[in-house]
Amino acid sequence: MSSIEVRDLSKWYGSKKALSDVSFTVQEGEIVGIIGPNGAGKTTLIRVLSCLLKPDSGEVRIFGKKPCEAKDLFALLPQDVKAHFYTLTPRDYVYHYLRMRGLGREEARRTADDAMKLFGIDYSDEPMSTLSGGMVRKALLAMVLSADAKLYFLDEPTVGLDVENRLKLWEVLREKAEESTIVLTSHYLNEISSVCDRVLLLKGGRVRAFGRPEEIAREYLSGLHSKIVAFGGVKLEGFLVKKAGRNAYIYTRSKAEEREAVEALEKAGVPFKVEELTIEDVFIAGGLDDGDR
Ligand SMILES: Nc1ncnc2c1ncn2[C@@H]1O[C@H](COP(=O)(O)OP(=O)(O)OP(=O)(O)O)[C@@H](O)[C@H]1O
Repeated sequence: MSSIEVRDLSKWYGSKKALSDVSFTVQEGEIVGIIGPNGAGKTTLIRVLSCLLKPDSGEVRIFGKKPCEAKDLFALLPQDVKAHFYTLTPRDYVYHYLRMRGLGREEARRTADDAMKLFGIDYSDEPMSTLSGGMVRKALLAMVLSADAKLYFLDEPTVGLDVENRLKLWEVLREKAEESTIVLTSHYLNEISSVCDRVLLLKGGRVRAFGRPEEIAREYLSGLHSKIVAFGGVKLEGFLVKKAGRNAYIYTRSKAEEREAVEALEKAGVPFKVEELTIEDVFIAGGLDDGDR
């Protein structure tokens, strides 16, 4: 059975259409990343899938049920989740969350201990009020992922996490996916691509692509050959150049153009590196700007 089935889903906020005829299916055991620019509809989609919002039209099924009838089967980390009970500790949070989900005292205690270990939370008995934003975020992630759910919705789980904790999370998610399905949103496109089996690309509330990240990159960037990262300022006429802070990305359309750019950079004495095109380049190089695709 598929974990999620969405058919022709549309959602309005007043006169603003946030989701437009969205259709897709997620299979059990998949990790699916929802990506897209700010305002694309990612959070709205997660909220509809997890019974926080009702669709205006279309069908949503979670393991064959309506989202609000499938609440026991999934666990949700909302984008704006906060630790409101400041005197409670990370261990308390996980414990009470699991109790609310129906676990007995002993099992909840044991599972909370395991979650503290799994996420390397060495501040498990300190009140939330004394923790940094990233430490709280990690504790809340540990809380949601400690649930014995068949499906996890994680809206921007990596916000506020340092690189070491992000990598740890990706590792935990890959393990979790052996017996559950995971749907998450993130703006770390290259990281999300390495952890997700498929990505759903939204823009303007519409599904622009759904597939393996490298396939999407290939489809959207078919007119491009490579990307050269120039570590320093450089003036190149006739190339597709995107500034990236102190660096610049030069997108070449052919091997010959790549050679030309490399020669120019060598001549100018600017260090550089030729890289493969990734899904991040779909956003940077403007592959999504073709309006009605
Ligand atoms: N409560 C709301 N009331 C009115 N409009 C809303 C509301 N929430 C979202 N929207 C609008 O719906 C659209 C989709 O918003 P959504 O939050 O789903 O995007 P997103 O892809 O999650 O964005 P981000 O990457 O910035 O988090 C946007 O145009 C937004 O302005």
